[in-house]
Amino acid sequence: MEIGLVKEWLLDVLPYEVFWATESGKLVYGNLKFCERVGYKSSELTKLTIFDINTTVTPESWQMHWDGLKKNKQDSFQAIHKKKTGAFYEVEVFAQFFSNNRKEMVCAIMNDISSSSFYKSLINNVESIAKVGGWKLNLQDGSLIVTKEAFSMFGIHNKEAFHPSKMLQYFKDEAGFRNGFIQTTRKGLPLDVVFETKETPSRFIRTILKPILKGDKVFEVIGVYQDVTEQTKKETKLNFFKNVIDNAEDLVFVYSRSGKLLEYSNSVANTLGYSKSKLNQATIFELDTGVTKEWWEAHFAEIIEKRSVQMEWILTKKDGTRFPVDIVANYMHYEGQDINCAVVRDITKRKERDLKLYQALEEIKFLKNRLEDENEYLKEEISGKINANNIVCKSDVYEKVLAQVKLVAPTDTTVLITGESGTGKELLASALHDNSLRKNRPLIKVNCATLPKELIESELFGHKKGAFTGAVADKVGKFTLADEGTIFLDEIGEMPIDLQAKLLRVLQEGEFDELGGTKTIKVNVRVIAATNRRLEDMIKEGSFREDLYYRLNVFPIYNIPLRGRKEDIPLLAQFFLEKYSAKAGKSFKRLSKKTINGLLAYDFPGNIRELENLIERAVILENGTTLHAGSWLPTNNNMVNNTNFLTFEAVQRQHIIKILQHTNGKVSGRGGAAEVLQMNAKTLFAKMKKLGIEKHTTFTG
Ligand SMILES: Nc1ncnc2c1ncn2[C@@H]1O[C@H](COP(=O)(O)OP(=O)(O)OP(=O)(O)O)[C@@H](O)[C@H]1O
Repeated sequence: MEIGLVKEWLLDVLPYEVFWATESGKLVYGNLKFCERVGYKSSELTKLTIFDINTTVTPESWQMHWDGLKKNKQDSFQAIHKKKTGAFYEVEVFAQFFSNNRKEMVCAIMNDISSSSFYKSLINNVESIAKVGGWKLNLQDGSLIVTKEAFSMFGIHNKEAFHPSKMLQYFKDEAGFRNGFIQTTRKGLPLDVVFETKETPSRFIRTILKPILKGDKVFEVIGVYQDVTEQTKKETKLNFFKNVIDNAEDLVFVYSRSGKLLEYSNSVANTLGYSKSKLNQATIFELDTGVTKEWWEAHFAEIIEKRSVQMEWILTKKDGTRFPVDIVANYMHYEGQDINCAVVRDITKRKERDLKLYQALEEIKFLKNRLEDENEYLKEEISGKINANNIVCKSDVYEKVLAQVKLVAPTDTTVLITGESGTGKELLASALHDNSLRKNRPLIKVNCATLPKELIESELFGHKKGAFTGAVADKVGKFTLADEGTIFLDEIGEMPIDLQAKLLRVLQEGEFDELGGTKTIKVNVRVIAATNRRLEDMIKEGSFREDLYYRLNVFPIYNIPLRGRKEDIPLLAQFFLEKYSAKAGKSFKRLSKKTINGLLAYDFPGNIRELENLIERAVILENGTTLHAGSWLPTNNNMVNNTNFLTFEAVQRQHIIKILQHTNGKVSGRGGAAEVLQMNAKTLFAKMKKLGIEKHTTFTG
C-alpha cells in the first residue's frame, strides 16, 4: 500500500472528523466521517468553503484565524457546524497549520461533543437550576459559544443577538454594561456586576466577565449570566426594612446572650450620643451600668421562656442624661445563637402626660368630693318630707297648715281653704278627703269659675229632662255623685248669689230640689270649699251671702303663699326636678347652689304652680345632671318688666278692656262686651268688678 493511501485509510478509520481548508476558506479534503456527519459526498464537499460549514465565520474572522494559526501553528476551540440538512451540531476543534507541497493549509480535527449528551444534559440541568448561563467569546475569530440556559434566559435563539455588543440593549444601564465589557476586553479586568433588565417586571442579572489572556492580550472572554432577581428582591426588601428600622424613632438593640451589641438602629447612635465605632464594640454592661451579669442572665432566661417581655426602664445617654423608656424584648434564634432584639421607646412625653393626668384627676377628685359635700348639704337642707299626699313641706309655717289638715280631715266638718292662686289649695282638699273616712268614696271637684253661671245649678244639682231649653235628658248633679263622699267647690267666690241659698240648704239640711223635678234629694256630702278672693269683702259688696260664708268657714285653713315659706322652695324645686326629669327622659339629679339661691331670691307671684312650671321649662331647656341657673330663671325685676309673666288675671283684664274699647264701653245687650265674649252680662260685670274695671271708665281710645 502506498504511503498516501495508508494516510487516507488512517484518516478514514480514526474516530475523528477531519477536513482541510485553504487560506481562502475552500475545503480541499474531508474524511469519510466528516462527509457522513455534514451529509455531503466527498465530491460535493470539495466545492464548499468553511463559511458553508461554520456560519459564524466571516471572511475577516477566517483571515484572523488563519493568521493566528500560521503564527502559532495550532489552536483548539469549540464551534458549531452546519449539516447539509441545515441542522447544527457542536464540535471541539483541534486546528493544525501545515504546508503540503508548498501549499498552506489548515487541518481541522473535530470531536463531536454534542454526542456526549450525558454531560451535556447534566450541565444544562445544573445551569437551569442555578439560573446560570455561560458563553465564551473568541476575540480573534469572533466565534461565540453559548449555553442553552444562557439563550433561554434572554429568550434568544441565535448567536448574533447574543454578542455583548447586542446584549447591552437588554439592560437599563447600557453604558455600564458597555464599559464593563470594554474594560474586560481591553484592559483584561474581570467584571462582576448585577444589571437590571429593561423588562416589566424587571429582572436582575449578575454578569460575570472573565478575560482569558494569551501573553498580555485578551483573546477570549468567558461570560456568565445569572438570574439573581429573587435574591436581589429579598436584599432590597431587607434593605428597605433596615431603612425603616434605621429611620424609626424607636431604638432597636440586638444583643447576644453574652451581652454583646450585635446590631442597632441609627436612632441608637443618635439618641444615646455614642459613635458607631463605640457601639460596634459595646456590650449591654457598658451601655447600661445598671445591668448586672446575673440580671442579664435572668432576663435572657425569661425572654427565652416567654418569647417576648415588656417592661419600663430608665436609659442613660453618653452624657449621663437619663430618660424613661418602654422596652419590648423579643427572643430570636439566629445562626445558632440566642438573640435579644429589644425595641425601646422613649416615654418621657407619656410620663409627663401621665403626671398631668394624675394631677388633673386629683383635682377632679377634690372637686368631686367638694361637690358631693355640697350636695350632701343641699340634700340635708332640702330634705324635708314628701308625705303620702305628695305634699312637699319643710317649713314650720306650712307644717302648721298640714297639722290643721291632719286634724280636721277625719271629721265631716266643712272646710274653707283660702289663699292665693297656685298655693296648693286643691292639693289640700285632696289630702283632706284622702285622710277622711270617706276616702273610698269619690272626691268630686267643681270649679265654679270655669262654669257658665247658668249651668252651675244644673251641674251641681242635676236636672230633669225638659227642665230648661237644652235639657234634652236627665242629668245627675255633682252633689248626687258625691253622696257619701266629698265635694270640692273651687273658686266658691264665683258662685252666683242666687244659687248660694240652695248651696246653704244642702250644707245645713243635706237636701236640695232637683231642677225641673218634683223630688227633694237627700245627700250626705262633705263640703270643702276654696277661694282666692276675700269673701268678707264680697259680703260687704253684697255678692256673697254672709250666712253661707259662716257655714263654710267652720274650719278655715289659710294656705300660705310660697314667698311666705321660702324654706320649702329648694325641696319643692328638687321634687319637681325629679318629676319632670323622669317625664322628659333627662338625667337631672340636683340643683346647683346658684340655682337654689336664684329661686330663693324670687317672689313667685304665681306660687307653687309657677315654680312647677318654671322647673318643667328648665328641664326641657337644659341638660346634664345638675340644673344650673340659666336664662329661664326669673328675677323680681324682669317679673315686673316682662309681659311674658303677666298673671292670668292681668291677661283677662287686658282682654276685657280691649273689647270694651271696641264696644264703646257697652257691657250688656246687643253689641255689648258680654255678647262678644259669649258670656252672661252679670258674670262679666262680676268679673269686671273683681278685676277692678269700673263701669264709668271711658273706653273710647
Ligand atoms: N306642698 C306642695 N307639694 C307639692 N306640690 C304642690 C304643693 N303645693 C302645690 N303643689 C302643686 O302646685 C300646683 C298648684 O297647686 P293647686 O292646683 O293645688 O293650687 P291652687 O291653690 O288650688 O290653685 P288655684 O287657686 O289656681 O286653683 C299643683 O300641681 C300642685 O300639685
